[in-house]
Amino acid sequence: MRPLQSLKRKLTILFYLISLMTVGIGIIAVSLSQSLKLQVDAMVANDLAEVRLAMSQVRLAEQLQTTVAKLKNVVDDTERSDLLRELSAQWQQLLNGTQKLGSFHHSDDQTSALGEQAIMQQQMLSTLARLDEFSSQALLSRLQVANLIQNLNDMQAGFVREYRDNLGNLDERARDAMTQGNIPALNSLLSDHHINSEFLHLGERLFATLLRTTEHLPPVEINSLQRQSLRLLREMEPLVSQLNDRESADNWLAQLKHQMVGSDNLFELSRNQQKRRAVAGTHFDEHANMARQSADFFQEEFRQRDENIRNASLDLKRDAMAFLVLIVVAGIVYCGLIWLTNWHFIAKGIINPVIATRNAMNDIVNEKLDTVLPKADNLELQQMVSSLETLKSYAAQVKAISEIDGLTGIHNRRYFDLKLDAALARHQKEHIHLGLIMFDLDYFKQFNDTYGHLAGDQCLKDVVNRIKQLLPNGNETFARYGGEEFVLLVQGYDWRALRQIAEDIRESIVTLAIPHRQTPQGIATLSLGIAHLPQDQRATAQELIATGDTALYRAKRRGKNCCEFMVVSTSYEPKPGDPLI
Ligand SMILES: Nc1nc2c(ncn2[C@@H]2O[C@H](COP(=O)(O)OP(=O)(O)OP(=O)(O)O)[C@@H](O)[C@H]2O)c(=O)[nH]1
Repeated sequence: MRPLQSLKRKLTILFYLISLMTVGIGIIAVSLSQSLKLQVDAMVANDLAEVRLAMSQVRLAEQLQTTVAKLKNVVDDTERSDLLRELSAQWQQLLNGTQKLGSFHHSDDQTSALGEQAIMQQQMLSTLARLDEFSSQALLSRLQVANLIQNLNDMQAGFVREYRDNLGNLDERARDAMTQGNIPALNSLLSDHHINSEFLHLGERLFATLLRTTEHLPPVEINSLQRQSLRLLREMEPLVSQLNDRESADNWLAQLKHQMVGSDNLFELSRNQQKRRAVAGTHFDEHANMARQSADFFQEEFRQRDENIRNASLDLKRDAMAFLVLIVVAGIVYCGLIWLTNWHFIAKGIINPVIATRNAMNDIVNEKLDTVLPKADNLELQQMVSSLETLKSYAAQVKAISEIDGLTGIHNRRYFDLKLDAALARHQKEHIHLGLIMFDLDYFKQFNDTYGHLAGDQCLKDVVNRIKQLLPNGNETFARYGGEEFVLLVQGYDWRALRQIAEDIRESIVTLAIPHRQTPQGIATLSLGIAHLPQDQRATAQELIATGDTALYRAKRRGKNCCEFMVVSTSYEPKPGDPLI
């Protein structure tokens, strides 16, 4: 059997258990909320900062593309220098942003991709000096060509004006010759007009061919234009000798030839411009491509980080839900423990056993000594129950002592009175016969006087022992009523059986033959009074005892050593066969 444990110890353990549980739940709740807070902080501090940075990198890369595009078409050297500085600052800013983005915690793949971006941006920064040089040369060539073209435009305007004026003069003079009818002069003027017109036409075609170099044609076409120009120039040369103003025409052709075949002729410059433009353009394209690639890269970075934030917020939601579930489960376990404390330890372990113990104590106080004492599963209450057991045993002993006659060992009058009340109650309820036989020894004073009190005591004991042997079934109450007077209470016997019992008792004492010199018979005898309470009759205890007493008195008066029968209550109507009162 398991040894009993102290309730105090159990409650102390439970208290510590609940306290531990409370502290445990508290620690879990605090650490979970702290972890949630850290996740939120990390999201705000890292992820959101990364998203913002990736977004600003995208914008920066787009601005770089715009700057490169502007640089490609710049026509002013100051503006070119400003744009180059701006380009350098933008690449540097993009590089700084890339390095900062790399400082955040990433996967190996992301870190290596950001490293490649940084290397590429550093390369772009290192090529800026060459870009400066090439763009400067391209711009210089462009300006040179532009100057030549400007001169050419001015020349073209002067040429056209001069020869149109010439043609106008010739027209006027031809009209005068025609008016005067000077046919030879008219013919000469018409011939001059034709030559001038031809010269003007070829000159205009030549200027137009030269000016086509502004169209940024490839070198092959520039060569072709150069050949066409030279052809037109050669076609114009023979006409010079036929023109009136040969000096001016030679001058125009010399100027034009200088543009076409000199050291810095228009075609050479155009070809140079194209080459430098192409070289610078390659570098610009490289920067533009890299800027576009950076924009795409950081756009992807932005998308990934945005997705990370969305995943992190989903994780947060899941964690928050898990936190809630944990708190609810902990709350249920906590309530369960509190319920267990109340029910198992307080209600079942303390209150119920205390109530059962109190009921048992009440039973003992009310002399119900057959009450079953409660069982307790803790040390303190078990000790209480054990003490109560001892008390119950003492109470039983006291009760026995208080109900037993010390001399004869049979019940005393106190006990008899209790039993008489119970028997009357049963009689009323179940309508059974109730009989009371009162008897005492005849001439007992003389017996004491003759044989002494000790012999008198022994005589009483012998008489009691003899009568006990006669009792029909043990359900009777046999008591010493007082002095040498006894009483026997029997239930369920009619008047005949009652009389028979009384007669048997009387005879048994005669048979016992206790010597008594002072009686007529020479032996101790009994006188008996029988009181019968029929089934349908009602009476009090006093009436029943008084009737028994009267019957005994009558037996004494009749001469002793006899039985007298009486029915309780004077209003009783005897039935045929009933004994005479
Ligand atoms: N030895 C002894 N005598 C007792 C005891 N109790 C009562 N007596 C005696 O019993 C006697 C009763 O005397 P009485 O009442 O005159 O009765 P009696 O002498 O028997 O007379 P009758 O009943 O009329 O025959 C008294 O002398 C008591 O002292 C007892 O416990 N022991």
